[in-house]
Amino acid sequence: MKTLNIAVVGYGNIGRFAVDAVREAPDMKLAGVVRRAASVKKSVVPPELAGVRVVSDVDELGKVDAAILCGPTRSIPETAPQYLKRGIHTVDSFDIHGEALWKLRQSLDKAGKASGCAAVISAGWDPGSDSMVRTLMLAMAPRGITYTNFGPGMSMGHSVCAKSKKGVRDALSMTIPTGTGVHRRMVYVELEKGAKFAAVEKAIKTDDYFAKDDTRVFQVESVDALKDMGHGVNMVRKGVSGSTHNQVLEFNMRINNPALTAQIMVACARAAATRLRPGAYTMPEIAPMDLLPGDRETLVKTLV
Ligand SMILES: NC(=O)C1=CN([C@@H]2O[C@H](COP(=O)(O)OP(=O)(O)OC[C@H]3O[C@@H](n4cnc5c(N)ncnc54)[C@H](OP(=O)(O)O)[C@@H]3O)[C@@H](O)[C@H]2O)C=CC1
Ligand SMILES: N[C@@H](CCCC(=O)C(=O)O)C(=O)O
Repeated sequence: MKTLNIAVVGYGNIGRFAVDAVREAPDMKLAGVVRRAASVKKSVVPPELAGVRVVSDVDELGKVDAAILCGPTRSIPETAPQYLKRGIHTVDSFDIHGEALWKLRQSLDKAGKASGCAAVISAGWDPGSDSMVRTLMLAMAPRGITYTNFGPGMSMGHSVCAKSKKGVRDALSMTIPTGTGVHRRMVYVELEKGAKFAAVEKAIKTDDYFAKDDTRVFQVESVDALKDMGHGVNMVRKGVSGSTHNQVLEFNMRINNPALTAQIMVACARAAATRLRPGAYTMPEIAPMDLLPGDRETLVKTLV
């Protein structure tokens, strides 16, 4: 089995768990961690990164097969092409569904084909593995309705978005399921000195991440005191197979959000570096076995 050299880009919640998942993978080696220059400059290296190369430019790491991009979703359209043009396969967990996701796939498809690389986009659990489950459910019961009910739990994407607003020191966005795929967003913010709560509240509620949902924003003394990165999903489809009604399909999980997201990204890095032709892919476009290490014939004998 070839050993893949993997770079983890961005050392936040997902980045930390990506380092862990790469270290545990039988076919991967951690080439290093790429951080923003300001984060590299800070003299304190986290103890778990002792002996790991931490750089601000991926070129300093030598040969890298794939980069796991763990920065904020909104940084991905700008970051991913920089890796693809260097001949490095990419994986991101871009989580703005719909048109924005499709546009990212279009642009990275071009960039990947130009440099002979694969880019797996929106590889987390939603979008990501849930998208694969929704696809499978649709094949199993082509007519019907699927409800994706999240949580309750911490949405990393919504928390990152709230944290990016001017005057916010830290933020936690909890996703509360209210049934039939509808959610309430409970957002807890810790403010910088002098920041105006009303302005922060407006900036959050009008952002595309929140604008379509019932969003309630609360000022708190300490976000850390509230934080729990557990999350989960309940997906239900009730539909029709052939002309037979009442087929009920269900998928449930309760998870540590960044640990699962990172593990899925690592599996997609394997597919990008060993199986996929140049271009951009979302997870339902990838054969599930391409996510696994090991030889195809053995997997067919043992898994199918
Ligand atoms: N598809 C899915 O299912 C999921 C997707 N996600 C996505 O993962 C993204 C990352 O989440 P999470 O790890 O919690 O985020 P964090 O804020 O904890 O980490 C992001 C890291 O990216 C780096 N970074 C690069 N550019 C910026 C910037 N402009 N502002 C701030 N940080 C920057 C920083 O690392 P450094 O200082 O080392 O450079 C930072 O620590 C989310 O935006 C979310 O959309 C998350 C969970 C599930
Ligand atoms: N993209 C989410 C994971 C899926 C859950 C979700 O979309 C939500 O809680 O709103 C996240 O960033 O945590």
